[in-house]
Amino acid sequence: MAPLTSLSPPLPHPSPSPAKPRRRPPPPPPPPHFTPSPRGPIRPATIVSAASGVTDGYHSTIRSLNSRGRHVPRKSLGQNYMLNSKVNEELVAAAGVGEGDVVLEIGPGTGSLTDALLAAGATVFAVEKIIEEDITKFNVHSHFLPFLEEKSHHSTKHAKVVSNLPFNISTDVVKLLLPMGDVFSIMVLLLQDETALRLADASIQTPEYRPINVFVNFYSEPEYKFKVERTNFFPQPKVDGAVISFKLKNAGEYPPVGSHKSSVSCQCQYLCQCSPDFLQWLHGLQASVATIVVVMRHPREKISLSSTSSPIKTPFFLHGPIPSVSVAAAAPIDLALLLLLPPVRRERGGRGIPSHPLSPLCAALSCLS
Ligand SMILES: C[S@@+](CC[C@H](N)C(=O)[O-])C[C@H]1O[C@@H](n2cnc3c(N)ncnc32)[C@H](O)[C@@H]1O
Repeated sequence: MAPLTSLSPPLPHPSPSPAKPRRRPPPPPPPPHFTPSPRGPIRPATIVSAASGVTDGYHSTIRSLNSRGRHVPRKSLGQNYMLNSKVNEELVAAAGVGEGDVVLEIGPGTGSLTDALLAAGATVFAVEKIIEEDITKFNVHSHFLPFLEEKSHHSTKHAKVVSNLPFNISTDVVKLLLPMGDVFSIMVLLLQDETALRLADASIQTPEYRPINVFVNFYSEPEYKFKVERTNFFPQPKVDGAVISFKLKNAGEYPPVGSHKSSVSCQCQYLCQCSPDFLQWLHGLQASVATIVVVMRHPREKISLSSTSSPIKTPFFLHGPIPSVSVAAAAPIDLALLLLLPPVRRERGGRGIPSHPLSPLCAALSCLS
């Protein structure tokens, strides 16, 4: 792993010599400004105006890439480099990075964002795939914590995560780092706009609400910040980007979530409604379900449930708020809702589980199947 304390980010290795010489993509035109997203119910908290440092970031990134001979950005690694230094500065500002902060940067690439972090006074710990470091296999506690403890000047000893992330690993990174409120206080990511909008959506009333939203809202407070147009990247991706921040909750801020093979207790704040045909729907589902833990709702008391291989007979449910549900789980636990399912036959074009008006619960079932 690569702790960086000076302006010397890791550089991409030249690609291995291909059979036919690859042509380097022509340098792109300087990027225009990036703008807030016009989409969805989420409004950007910050609107970034005209970029004074556009040409600086543009020229230094192109120079850096050109200096690497035949380096051709690799699509499989999401190597869409940032050309606009103003975007980097806004990423740093969104995370509130300042003197003495310790930052985990994922994918420093040419180092343009690293420069901005260092300029803000941070100590940066970078993880870059092209020098054999893969964030999805990264062990934060054994590799990063000792570094944080050594470098942190704050008594709280919380680090920050800032990254212009390869779009294809964004969900993996979110799943890996969000439950680490004991290590990180905030995570600010530049992601695909579509993904950022989806992750920041906190409303279970929308059809877009997915299991990942349950996860994100359980462990953090997400906020869509601003849109970054695709023209700010080189090579230019087919989609726009956006910056999203996740304020991580400390473990004390959410109900205890047991790790593997344990009992857990969790707030059912995301299961807020139930329709009369839900039970019927669930019975229909059992034909293809070997093991299922059902989270039930009850107005007054905690309900203990366990996994069962027999069809569910327990009638359930309810109206009104549920204080909590505890579940005894016999299998690894991924999520607060703890619904365990074997693979369910996927319908063509479907999500594996028939849709139902109780969409958050359906989503959770789908997530854990
Ligand atoms: C979108 S580029 C960002 C580069 C640079 N930070 C910038 O803003 O221009 C993503 C970077 O992440 C690196 N990367 C891709 N997959 C990775 C992984 N699994 N772990 C760590 N880094 C990865 C790529 O090599 C690339 O340098």
